[in-house]
Amino acid sequence: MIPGHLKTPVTIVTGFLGSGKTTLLNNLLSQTHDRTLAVIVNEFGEVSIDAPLLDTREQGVELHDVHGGLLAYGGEGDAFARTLRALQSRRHTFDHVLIETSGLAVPTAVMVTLETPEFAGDFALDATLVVVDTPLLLEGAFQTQTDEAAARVFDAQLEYADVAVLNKIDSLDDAQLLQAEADVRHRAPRVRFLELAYGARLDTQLTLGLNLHGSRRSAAHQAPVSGTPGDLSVPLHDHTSLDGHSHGDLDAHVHSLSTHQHFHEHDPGWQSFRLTSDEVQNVPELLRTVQNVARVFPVLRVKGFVNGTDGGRYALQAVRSRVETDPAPARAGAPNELIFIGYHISRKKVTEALQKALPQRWA
Ligand SMILES: Nc1nc2c(ncn2[C@@H]2O[C@H](COP(=O)(O)OP(=O)(O)OP(=O)(O)O)[C@@H](O)[C@H]2O)c(=O)[nH]1
Repeated sequence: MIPGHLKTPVTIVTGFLGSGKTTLLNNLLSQTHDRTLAVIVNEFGEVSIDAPLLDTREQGVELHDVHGGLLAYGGEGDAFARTLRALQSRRHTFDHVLIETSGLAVPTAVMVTLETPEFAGDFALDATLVVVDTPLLLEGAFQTQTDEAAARVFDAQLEYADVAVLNKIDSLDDAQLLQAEADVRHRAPRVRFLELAYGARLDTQLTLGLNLHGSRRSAAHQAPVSGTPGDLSVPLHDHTSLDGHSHGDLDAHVHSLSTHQHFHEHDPGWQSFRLTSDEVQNVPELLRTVQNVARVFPVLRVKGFVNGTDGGRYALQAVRSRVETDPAPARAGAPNELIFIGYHISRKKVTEALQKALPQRWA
């Protein structure tokens, strides 16, 4: 490294399928007019849905879509290293790199890549955030007894996070928030800060430039801030006593990082497939059908775009059986497409269920 050479900060945003990573990033991008950002998005599955969902019309945002697998060492991971290499050669053109990992990835692959001699002189991990679907956490959806595969991924993501972001908390009361905090603390004592995100909104001050892996702690986190629902985002407590999770701590992790390997990423039980239809859809009927599919089959996430009978195009999102649609930009000739993600899900059975419930053909 050249003396005085400033490293470009990198923030990793991780979190289980559907926890709100893309929504949180979109909200961040709308607030970051004072800096230019390079955003890298990685998805589990054959097709990228997150990239079109990210609003990159904001000035000063460039998007890089590393799709077709998970960020991992070697193999698929090369795509990430390639992207980072391309950014490295012109890193003076942006201020910060934001990486959204897939909902089934842990941040270790990215952390290790950043630590390699090729990148360590130019990029510095700023912080790793894990976005938590708080209602699902409180429902016990990440308990080993309830769903071992989901619990494994969830705990591995928490293990390497600096900041846990409790999301989807709009309708939760203080007792529930404290219960969620206690659960996260219990599972991940090394998490340094807990922040509350109302409607997937976090103040950039509490998100970017935290320098949790550098020599200096962020001023934003120096003083305790009491958490009052209604604030945009605040740490529930100041966790200075847990100061061990610094850059040095990553070093301490390294032996476990390399042995940890991304066991769940290679767990063939996690599967995804894409179904398409050429016909316009009765959107409410499709919503009900997707909801039933998610109740009957082990489908944890559905996302995609559909064309409604009213001529509109919609983004369809399901996290387990909670399904919603939002208007999406029109795209002439674009098909209806839905990505289904789950543990040991059967493409055949899901397709049959759609065929049975809907007059439109899905395949
Ligand atoms: N009620 C509520 N819904 C939210 C919140 N944040 C996200 N959502 C919804 O949750 C769904 C999933 O949000 P995304 O931001 O796409 O989640 P993600 O983590 O990027 O999903 P994957 O990349 O598939 O893992 C969408 O329907 C969002 O509108 C929130 O704070 N409150």
